[in-house]
Amino acid sequence: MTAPTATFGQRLRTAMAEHGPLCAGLDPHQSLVESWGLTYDLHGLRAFTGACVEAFGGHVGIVKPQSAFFEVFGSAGIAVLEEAIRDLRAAGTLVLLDAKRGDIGSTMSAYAAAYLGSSASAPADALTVSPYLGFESLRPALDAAADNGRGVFVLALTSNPEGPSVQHARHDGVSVAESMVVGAAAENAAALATGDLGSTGLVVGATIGTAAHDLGLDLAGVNGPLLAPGVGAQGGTPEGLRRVFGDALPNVLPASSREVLAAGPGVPDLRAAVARTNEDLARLLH
Ligand SMILES: O=C(O)c1cc(=O)[nH]c(=O)n1[C@@H]1O[C@H](COP(=O)(O)O)[C@@H](O)[C@H]1O
Repeated sequence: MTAPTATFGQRLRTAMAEHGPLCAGLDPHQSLVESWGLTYDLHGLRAFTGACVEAFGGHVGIVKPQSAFFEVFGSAGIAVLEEAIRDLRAAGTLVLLDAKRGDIGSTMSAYAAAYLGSSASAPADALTVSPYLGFESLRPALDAAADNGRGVFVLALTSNPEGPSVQHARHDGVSVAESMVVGAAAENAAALATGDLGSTGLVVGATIGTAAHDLGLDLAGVNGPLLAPGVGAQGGTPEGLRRVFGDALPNVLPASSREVLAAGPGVPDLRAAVARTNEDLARLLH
């Protein structure tokens, strides 16, 4: 498979300008699948995913399928995920696979090959990665992404209530979250020099209030995309994003899964939910 000619950061910037910043989550929760009148089995998973692909493909800048909801169904579920990744990308929509991979170097190399490598079976445009074995343990994923025009999103300040106990902890006076900010900024330095958005993003929850500010983090200085999950179902609001991100707002990808998906099963209703959210976000940004 040939690597895209533009970097992930460049392609994401273009997609955000064309469609708006919303990252639509593709999370086939049992309760959502059933609320669409589908059975929670492989047949229901296929129908749910197919409707999302039809609704979002070509209409949303970037879609984030959550791997766990497909893994639940074993290899047949993963085949549904791989088909969705291929179909969304064929429709011109970027795909951020949310699998939060993180391991020691040699194993991380295999994950990097599986999801970001030149021979990956259904490569996404970007992958969420977990840095809690140390930022540098992600090196194989960072390098594979750079070599193949793809991106990674490193967990920094997550939306769950347990996150701060690890992410706010300090070592030699530097918070764990700040070490992710510094690491990502270093990866994106070359893009900064050419005026491009970098391809190493961070995950910073829409629900964290003033934590980034309180920790003294320079999120704008990362020069990379900032995925902000938690809009909608977890209580994050477009207005609240300004408080969380300040001057880094133009690089933010607000992510919403359950709230957007609750508009289904109709494809026009899903598209309308996406358009509404993007309009709210556009008002916030201007
Ligand atoms: O990496 C993520 O996407 C993520 C990070 C985080 O800090 N919090 C978080 O909720 N997520 C993901 O965002 C999705 C939840 O979206 P909602 O249904 O909109 O709450 C799930 O796929 C989570 O795994």
